[in-house]
Amino acid sequence: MRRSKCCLRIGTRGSDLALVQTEQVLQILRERWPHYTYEVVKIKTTGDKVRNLALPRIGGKGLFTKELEIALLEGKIDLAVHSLKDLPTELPEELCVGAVLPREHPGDVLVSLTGAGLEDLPERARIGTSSLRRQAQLKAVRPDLNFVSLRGNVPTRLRKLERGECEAIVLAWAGLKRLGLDLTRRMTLLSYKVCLPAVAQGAIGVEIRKEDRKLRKMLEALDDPTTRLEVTAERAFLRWLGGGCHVPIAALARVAGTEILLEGLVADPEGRRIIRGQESGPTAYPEEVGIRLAERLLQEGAEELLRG
Ligand SMILES: NCc1[nH]cc(CCC(=O)O)c1CC(=O)O
Repeated sequence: MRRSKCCLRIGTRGSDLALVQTEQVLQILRERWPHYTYEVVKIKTTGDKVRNLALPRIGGKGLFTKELEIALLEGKIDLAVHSLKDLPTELPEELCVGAVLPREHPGDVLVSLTGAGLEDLPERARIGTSSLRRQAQLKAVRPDLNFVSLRGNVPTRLRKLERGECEAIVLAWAGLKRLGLDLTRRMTLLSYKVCLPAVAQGAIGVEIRKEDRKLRKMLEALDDPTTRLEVTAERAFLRWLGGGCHVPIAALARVAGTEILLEGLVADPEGRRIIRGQESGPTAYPEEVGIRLAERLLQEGAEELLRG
């Protein structure tokens, strides 16, 4: 199916957060290329359809992105907007990340009805999250905590908290911010020492076909260089570890001048072992920094955690 000359079809999931993120991309495109028309195409992904199972049970990568990539490959859409943390580090050969938008604060927040921080939560409090990364790191600090699987989009998870299904939930700050949910009195930002973010958390990625040269050129204007460097190092780290969704992996890169600093960890889901380290290197070689840290952590015990 060929697109008409000046219409761009933008694929997105149908969740509130995905639509807000897509609107963010659209706003920039409309400002830069007002003579184009834009069509938003909502696409249901496996992760949207299978909502009653914890993600590791569904397994596989690209639960929230595969159908969007198929639509790109079939020419049904021209761009796919993703939360970059949901996009697998290995893309189909014909596709690429054409732009990453300026990153929101990548941290995780603890949301509770009382605003209690992690240290204030009652003994054996129930924490709602399906993320093994969040579970492992919080258990390392509070081994008494209980974790209840919490699927669904951000508003759904907040409703489960309000219904008393748990004492607190953990969400990405970026999702709350983009949805305009001001939970100031009910949330505490978790320090990176306590909870290192998911790879590329807080970043929005726009995926396109590599052959679409004109669109690749257009998207250069949307691409944020600092975010691009950070997520490139973080995604190289994750790719080199070969981690699936069954092993908690976290990483965060920061650019300081001409240096990129990367911190990363691999943990066991119970938080009893956390292999953690840092690497730095020139911003000219962000992938190498990610690979170097992955290699080091593998040798320091992460290999055992990953291969089970
Ligand atoms: N599939 C979950 C998902 N994917 C992206 C975000 C938050 C937005 C981001 O990280 O950019 C979330 C929700 C969460 O982790 O709280």
